[in-house]
Amino acid sequence: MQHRHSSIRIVDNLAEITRHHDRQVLEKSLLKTLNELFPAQSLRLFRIRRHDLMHDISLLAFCVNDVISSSEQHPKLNQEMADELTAAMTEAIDKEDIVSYRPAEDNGWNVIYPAYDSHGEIFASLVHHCQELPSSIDQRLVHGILRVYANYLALIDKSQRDKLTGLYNRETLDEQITKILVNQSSELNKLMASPNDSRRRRYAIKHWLGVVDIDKFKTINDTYGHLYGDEVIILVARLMTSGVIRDDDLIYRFGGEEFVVLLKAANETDAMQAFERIRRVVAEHNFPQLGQVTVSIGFVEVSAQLSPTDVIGQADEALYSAKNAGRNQVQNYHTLVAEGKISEPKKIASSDVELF
Ligand SMILES: Nc1nc2c(ncn2[C@@H]2O[C@H](COP(=O)(O)OP(=O)(O)OP(=O)(O)O)[C@@H](O)[C@H]2O)c(=O)[nH]1
Repeated sequence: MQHRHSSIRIVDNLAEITRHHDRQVLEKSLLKTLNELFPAQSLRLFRIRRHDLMHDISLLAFCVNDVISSSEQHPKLNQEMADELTAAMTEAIDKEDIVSYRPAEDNGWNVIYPAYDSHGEIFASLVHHCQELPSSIDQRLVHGILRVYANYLALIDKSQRDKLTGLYNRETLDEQITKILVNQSSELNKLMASPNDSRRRRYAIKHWLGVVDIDKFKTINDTYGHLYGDEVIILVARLMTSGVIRDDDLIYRFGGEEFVVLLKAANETDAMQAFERIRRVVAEHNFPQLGQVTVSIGFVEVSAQLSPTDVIGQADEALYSAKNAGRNQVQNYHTLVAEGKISEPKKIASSDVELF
């Protein structure tokens, strides 16, 4: 009977994990489930990216004393603990197996579970800190739940990606912009309430949206055929993701030969430089048969006062201007407005809004 109860609890928890489609919610739900099944002093989920022979490790979410949080609020580990953890994590990744050790700071245990994606690539690692070493059956259970999480994440990822380029698809873009806008509104409120300077700096990072469009693409299609056109789209996508933007910046395939880039930058100059890098990496590439292919880019700051459609619309206006000015260039919507080249959007007075 006892056995059946715990099985039901596990199935219920798995159903709860797979109820969410949002990565961050999913991460927190995974920790909540594991914490409920195996009460721990702490659970930490790390993202792992392989760069050549090195592993880039960053915290995604953690759970301490039943409280689950995202990475920003995480207290920093001291250097000795961080080194110890990194060494053990590397061992688990290399062995492709669970690794446990006694951390120097107390007499408990750290158990490390590596997680692999559908291509067998390491993508995450769970660190379970507990007083007593879990039995091998419990370790297998945690590992099994982590695999369900990895498989489910792979499914979500597939549904969010464009088949031709592997970039995020248009459907996920609106969600992402809405998320940024919602976060911005709440951050703005916190900022207003806080006279603290370091806090102000933390919220100072801005988001920028750029629409990137391949120039004269119709000619490429007409001259070399649609299939070759597709190859060019794939190559441009690859160039844009090949280290010209930061890891946490996002690229979407927006339409045929159009892409959207969402990136973080402190100010207009930094954003302009990032979009310029994208423009340059494409213009400097030697495309088979064609030689040079160029892109035009229009960008705008993602501001809490706008809707996702307005943000994309403004970047699109700047793109239109870049095309008209001769292509192979980057234009900033706000600069164009300031220079009078684009008229500022009309503010709708509340008396103009008809309510049915
Ligand atoms: N190969 C390929 N072509 C596509 C795809 N989607 C759209 N297209 C083609 O892309 C071309 C886009 O051309 P236009 O938007 O007219 O503009 P352009 O020739 O790129 O010129 P500018 O944007 O003004 O520099 C059209 O001929 C579409 O048929 C796709 O997925 N694959």
